[in-house]
Amino acid sequence: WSRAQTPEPLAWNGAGTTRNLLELVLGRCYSYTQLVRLDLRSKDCPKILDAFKNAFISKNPCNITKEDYEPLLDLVNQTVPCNKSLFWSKSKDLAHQYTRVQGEMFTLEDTLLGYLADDLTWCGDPGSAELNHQSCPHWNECLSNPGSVFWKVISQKFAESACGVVQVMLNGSLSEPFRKSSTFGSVEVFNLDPRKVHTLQAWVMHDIGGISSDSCSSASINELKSIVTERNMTFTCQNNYRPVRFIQCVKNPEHPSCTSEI
Ligand SMILES: Nc1nc2c(c(=O)[nH]1)N1CN2[C@@H]2O[C@H](COP(=O)(O)OP(=O)(O)OC[C@H]3O[C@@H]1[C@H](O)[C@@H]3O)[C@@H](O)[C@H]2O
Repeated sequence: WSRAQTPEPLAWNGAGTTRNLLELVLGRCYSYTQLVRLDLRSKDCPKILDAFKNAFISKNPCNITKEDYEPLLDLVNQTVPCNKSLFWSKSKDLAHQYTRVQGEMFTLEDTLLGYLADDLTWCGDPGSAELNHQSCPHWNECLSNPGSVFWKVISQKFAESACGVVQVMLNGSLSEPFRKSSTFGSVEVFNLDPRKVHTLQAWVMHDIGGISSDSCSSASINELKSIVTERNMTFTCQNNYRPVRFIQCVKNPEHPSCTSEI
């Protein structure tokens, strides 16, 4: 077969579009704007759903661009209060457990766009107005797939709009709590605006019962420190930030590190 004759791949390696995707996104939009963050209650959810759909429907799911999502971002355009942004890397569950209890801080999922899309999968097909429920490109097939581009675009916007003191939760139980290849390390830390953000506070959390080392002085964290200071922001680091430690200990109340040191 010549390339021109090779049929479009009928199947991708990744999971297909989440069932009832559009109903889920619309329902989450109403929940968020009417129950969770009343300051966004004027947002037009059917319009937001349309802008979300038009970003990828009938388009090649390996050729999605940032511009495809611009109409959606312009429609939502949410800002987070200063000193209230929480970034994370390899610590998604703990970060969300913390913001659910703490209430005032925002991870990306605590903003409307992150809330709409968390844990969902979506893609379309060129020449069809349908969602592809059979399969979608896995990120190792192509990086310009609808989900990867979405998270990269909104992660960048989330970082650009941060101000004051921002926090990042990192996983001290990994050999490299900070990796430049992560979304935090490649997109977010480089899109913080030093004219608005004066300090990045890192919380390096170790699993309860895991080896508790001084990750703040590790090479990996020092790499993050040099990036932050080179960008004219102050870097601080805490191992096992106490309020988050309390949350980890809820599940391990009898563990020695949950009875004495905290
Ligand atoms: N459901 C969410 N997914 C993602 C968020 C996010 O906030 N919610 N992301 C990225 N992201 C997707 O998660 C993995 C990497 O995670 P993982 O390897 O654990 O960590 P990353 O630093 O790559 O990404 C987390 C960082 O970027 C935003 C969020 O505001 C955090 O500060 C990869 O597929 C990203 O596209």
